[in-house]
Amino acid sequence: MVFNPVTHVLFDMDGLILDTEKLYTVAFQNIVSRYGKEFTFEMKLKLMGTQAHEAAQMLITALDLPMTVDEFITESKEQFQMLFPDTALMPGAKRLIEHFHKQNIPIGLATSSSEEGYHLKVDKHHSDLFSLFPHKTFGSSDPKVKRGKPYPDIFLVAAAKFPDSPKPEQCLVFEDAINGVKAARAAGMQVVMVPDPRMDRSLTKEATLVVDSLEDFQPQLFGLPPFE
Ligand SMILES: O=c1[nH]cc([C@@H]2O[C@H](COP(=O)(O)O)[C@@H](O)[C@H]2O)c(=O)[nH]1
Ligand SMILES: [Mg+2]
Repeated sequence: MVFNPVTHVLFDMDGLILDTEKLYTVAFQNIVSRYGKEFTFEMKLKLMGTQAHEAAQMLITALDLPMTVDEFITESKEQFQMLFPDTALMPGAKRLIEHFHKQNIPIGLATSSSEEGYHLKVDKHHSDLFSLFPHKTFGSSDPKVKRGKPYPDIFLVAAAKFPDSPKPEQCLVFEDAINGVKAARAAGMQVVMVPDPRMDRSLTKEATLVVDSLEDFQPQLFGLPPFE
């Protein structure tokens, strides 16, 4: 397959760089268990990549939870404080980010997490790696990001932060979520998807390229410098 060469790269965070998706599953299941409900994988796929208040509303509606959005968010923050600080990296993420940094490829972070959530996940173990991102966009707390993924807003806001204002077609996005892939495509960007292995492959079709792990990604496919 032939892909178009790019010059700039945007990274999602949860489930792509950090192994936080399984922690979201634990946190949300802990909350809904009290009402005898189940946070299924099918439901999770719809929530992944959305902004925190959107995810809360979707879950409350889908499971008919007797809670307000604010109550759900307050409870989820309590869960996150317990679960997020010791999160691990996904395979290949550190190697790829450090490679782009070393090769002077402009990189940015485009996460639907809030800035507060970002610090919970990163500050204890991963601040050195994330310091390699000169700019970061936090979809759940940045007023410039009007709509969550699957809308393109976050990737357009993140791309506009590069000093040389690249066109969307110059940007390559890395994503794990269906909503994130749709958002990147809607922004006019190519997107490499690293899906949860449980995901049905029919749900990955909109991605430009699907890889099992970031360890398998070959930068030269998109005109970027190869690993030595
Ligand atoms: O099980 C879940 N996964 C993910 C999310 C949402 O998706 C975001 C992570 O998306 P991304 O990987 O695009 O940053 C989280 O901040 C959260 O808002 C969620 O609610 N529930
Ligand atoms: Mg993600």
